[in-house]
Amino acid sequence: MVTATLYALVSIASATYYGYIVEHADNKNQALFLMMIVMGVTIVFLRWVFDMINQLIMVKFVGHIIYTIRQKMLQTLIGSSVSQFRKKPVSMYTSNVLNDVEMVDRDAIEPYFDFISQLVIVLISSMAVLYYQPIVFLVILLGTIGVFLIPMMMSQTLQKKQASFSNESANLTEKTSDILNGFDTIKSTQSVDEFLHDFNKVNHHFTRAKVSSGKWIMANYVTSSMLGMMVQYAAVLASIWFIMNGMITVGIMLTMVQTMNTLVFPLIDIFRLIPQIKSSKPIMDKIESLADADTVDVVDKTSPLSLNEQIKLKDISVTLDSKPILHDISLNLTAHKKYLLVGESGSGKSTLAQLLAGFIQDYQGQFLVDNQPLINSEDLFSSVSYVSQTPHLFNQTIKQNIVISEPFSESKFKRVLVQSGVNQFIENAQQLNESIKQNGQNYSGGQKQRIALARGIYQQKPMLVLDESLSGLNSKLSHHIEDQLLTLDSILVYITHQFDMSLIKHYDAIIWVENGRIKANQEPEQLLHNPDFQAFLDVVNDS
Ligand SMILES: Nc1ncnc2c1ncn2[C@@H]1O[C@H](COP(=O)(O)OP(=O)(O)OP(=O)(O)O)[C@@H](O)[C@H]1O
Repeated sequence: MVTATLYALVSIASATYYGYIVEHADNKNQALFLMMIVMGVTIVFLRWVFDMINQLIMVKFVGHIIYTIRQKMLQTLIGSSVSQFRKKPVSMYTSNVLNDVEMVDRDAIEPYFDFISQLVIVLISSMAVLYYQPIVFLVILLGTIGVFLIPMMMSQTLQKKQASFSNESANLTEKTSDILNGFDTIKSTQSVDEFLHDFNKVNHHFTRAKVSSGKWIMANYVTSSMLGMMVQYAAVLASIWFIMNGMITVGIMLTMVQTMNTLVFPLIDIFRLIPQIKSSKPIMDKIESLADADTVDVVDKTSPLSLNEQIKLKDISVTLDSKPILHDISLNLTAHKKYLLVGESGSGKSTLAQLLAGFIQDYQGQFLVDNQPLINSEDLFSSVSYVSQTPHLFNQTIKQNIVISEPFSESKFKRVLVQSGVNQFIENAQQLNESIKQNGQNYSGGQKQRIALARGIYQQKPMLVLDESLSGLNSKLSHHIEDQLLTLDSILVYITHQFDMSLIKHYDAIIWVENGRIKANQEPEQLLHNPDFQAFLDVVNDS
């Protein structure tokens, strides 16, 4: 505001200067002429300095605001509960953090700063015009109030257009990431045309929304310019009338016309900026709700659990998206013991694994940890390592992917590399410090699984839950790793479809799930004699 005020004052000085030189042009005074040159250069320089400072402050301020908004959004998103986060696709969040913030930057934050400095300039210039000729000021004021209403009427429509643009932009991000992630499938199924057609449809909707909102922004801008010009002409005509009636001099008129430039053009900007800023409201609200920890179900740093003895589930049922998945699950998992979790595809193993790992908040029944009721499912994160069926590798080094935020220990790290089988494909120590490409593109499926497994082991939590973590490995390698897993100190819950009959007896129990219920939970020796289980094994081994 200070620099905008200074800028306005220098602009008025510049206008006064014009009037002054016109008034004194025929004085033939050399000294006055030299002084005018010095004054002119000084005014131009000062105007440049204040304009520059004004713009620089704005750029820096806006940059800081955008940085903080994105920071807060990501903080809130990552901090949100699993169930809250899973309500929307990841690409939607990506679009919110990238596109919507960009849009708000362009259509609300920068314009807002612009608006403030233009308003300061308008106020100061108004005072100057008021000083020179109150009636001309009145003409400008009345004209301004009259024409102000028209752009304001556009703001409602602009809001709708901007909201639709934001939604289409999220759809476009989602579609693009979906198609690019499916690159291999699209190639191998030779379905480029179909997916391009799909993409074109979404792209078309996006472009239509963009053009439509752009049209309204332009209409708003052009109308504002026209209205501003009308006000200016009215004021100039009023000034001429005053000259014709001998009430002001030509010098004063020139000063006023110049001052009006610093009044009318900022006014045009204000006409344009108000509806533009208002139109961003729906997107700003969306961003605010994503960045505001109070409106999102944010999980504070969870309270660490002590899991020293056992996890006990009593009659637990889980329903996801209105579909009952697990029914009356009762289960004891005791410290250090090893469990094999088996069942047909779709029987509910992964859901049970996610429940045990703290990813499912909504369940009926009792969940006890060391005989204490579990209050917040996410408290389990401190005691359970979970390696999902489709683990994610970050765009970091293998070492960083394994250690994540745990303190680094060389001896532990080396041990984990052996236990997970990562050491078998690492050619030299340097490779561990090389960045892996996006989601491990430069590693095979089995290698990625082993890195994710190493991460799970390295976290060294009291319980390790593995969802088909060795499915991509040959039987010799998976035998070697499974053997290592059985020596770990933690509780192990291992989901698999591939049974290594030479190791199966080393498990303390096999938990057999069928249609979301526990069909059997017995020591391997016992269960292996069960004809139904033998039949199940035959089916699984044949498939
Ligand atoms: N978020 C969800 N919403 C609705 N249904 C779900 C959801 N997640 C899983 N399901 C359903 O729950 C059932 C069990 O799925 P789950 O992934 O637990 O099975 P699984 O035994 O691990 O299968 P697989 O061996 O094929 O991985 C399936 O019918 C699946 O469609």
